[in-house]
Amino acid sequence: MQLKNDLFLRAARGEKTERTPVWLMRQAGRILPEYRAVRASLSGFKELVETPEFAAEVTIQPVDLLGVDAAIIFSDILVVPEAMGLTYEMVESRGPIFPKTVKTEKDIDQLLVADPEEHLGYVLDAIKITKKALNGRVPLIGFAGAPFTILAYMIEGSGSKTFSQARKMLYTEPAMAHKLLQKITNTTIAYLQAQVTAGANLIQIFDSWAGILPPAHYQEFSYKYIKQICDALPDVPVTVFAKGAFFALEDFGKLNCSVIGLDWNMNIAESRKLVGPNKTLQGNLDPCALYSDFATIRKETKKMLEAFGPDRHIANLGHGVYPDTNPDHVRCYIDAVKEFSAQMR
Ligand SMILES: Cc1c2[nH]c(c1CCC(=O)O)Cc1[nH]c(c(CCC(=O)O)c1C)Cc1[nH]c(c(CCC(=O)O)c1C)Cc1[nH]c(c(C)c1CCC(=O)O)C2
Repeated sequence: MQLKNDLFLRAARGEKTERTPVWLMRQAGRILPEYRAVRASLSGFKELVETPEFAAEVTIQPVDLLGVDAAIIFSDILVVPEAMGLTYEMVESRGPIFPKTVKTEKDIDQLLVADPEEHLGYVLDAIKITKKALNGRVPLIGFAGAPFTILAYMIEGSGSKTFSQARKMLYTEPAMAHKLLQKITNTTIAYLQAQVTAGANLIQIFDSWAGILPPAHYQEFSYKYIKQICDALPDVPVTVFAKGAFFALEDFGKLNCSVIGLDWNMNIAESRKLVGPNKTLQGNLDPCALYSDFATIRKETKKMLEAFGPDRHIANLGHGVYPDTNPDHVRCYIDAVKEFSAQMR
């Protein structure tokens, strides 16, 4: 179907646009009262993720309520370890917990390379329902976690400041780590290809814990697998967002992908030099800037847009929007991107 608003896809491909497209990581979620209302009517986060009609509804809310230029399918990166055999629980105000973790080689052998239709059909159904309901208004982003970030949760069993158990494995059991990473990668490739078949217009890979690795480990245990994923998705634009991996930007410039996400620590001009001219950059306002008053949000937004320039940029935050952000401040950011970026042309 012909998209009515294809700014985001055109910018991803490096084409000129009338203004800079904008969306927010974690836009489908806790900042909107309308999301919390749907969530409160259900038993919890997992029921929402696993019920395609509800997942589609909250995916579309930010398009209607915030005016973003793309929707991102409501799901979680943790559905992949679950499909492979490690179920997760989402504990209110604590985050995810895995009752069973990976400790031995036998644990890895017992994990499945999941079949997307059989084990993740609810996400594919949510994508199909969302596409129909969006009716071409904006493109739909599919996503998965990068293999290293998924490994980190599988080993650690929860979030962590240091992920020291996961990092320890890279030193003490590197062959085991590679075996697990390859299994996660194989599952992720099949899953992302199925998302594209179901209707996702672009794929984003979230390497949320990239920044905890030393550069050499990043090359060996993360980049290598992200490269396999990019190479397996030749027909769709791919965004790689590796939080904290400033040391890998030059290598990201060589990936077979269209967009590189920047977090708010990354210097925009230096990142452009490292990545090179052939990728679109996405980001990177500090999510905390949205706690300030409207005048400050507008000023910071203008500064960010000027640093990126009008071409090959998709506006976003430097990480997911924080849950206690006032939606009116999010709208101020989105409107400011639209206004200033049109004037810059
Ligand atoms: C690391 C990570 C996870 N999940 C995700 C990442 C990568 C992005 C990032 O780095 O922020 C990705 C994710 N999680 C969610 C989305 C939905 C789409 C979107 O709006 O971007 C996406 C893209 C929904 C969610 N995933 C989660 C919520 C909040 C739970 C709720 O509504 O009760 C939502 C809306 C829960 C979740 N899920 C995860 C954690 C650590 C938590 C708890 C902390 C938190 O709330 O952020 C794992």
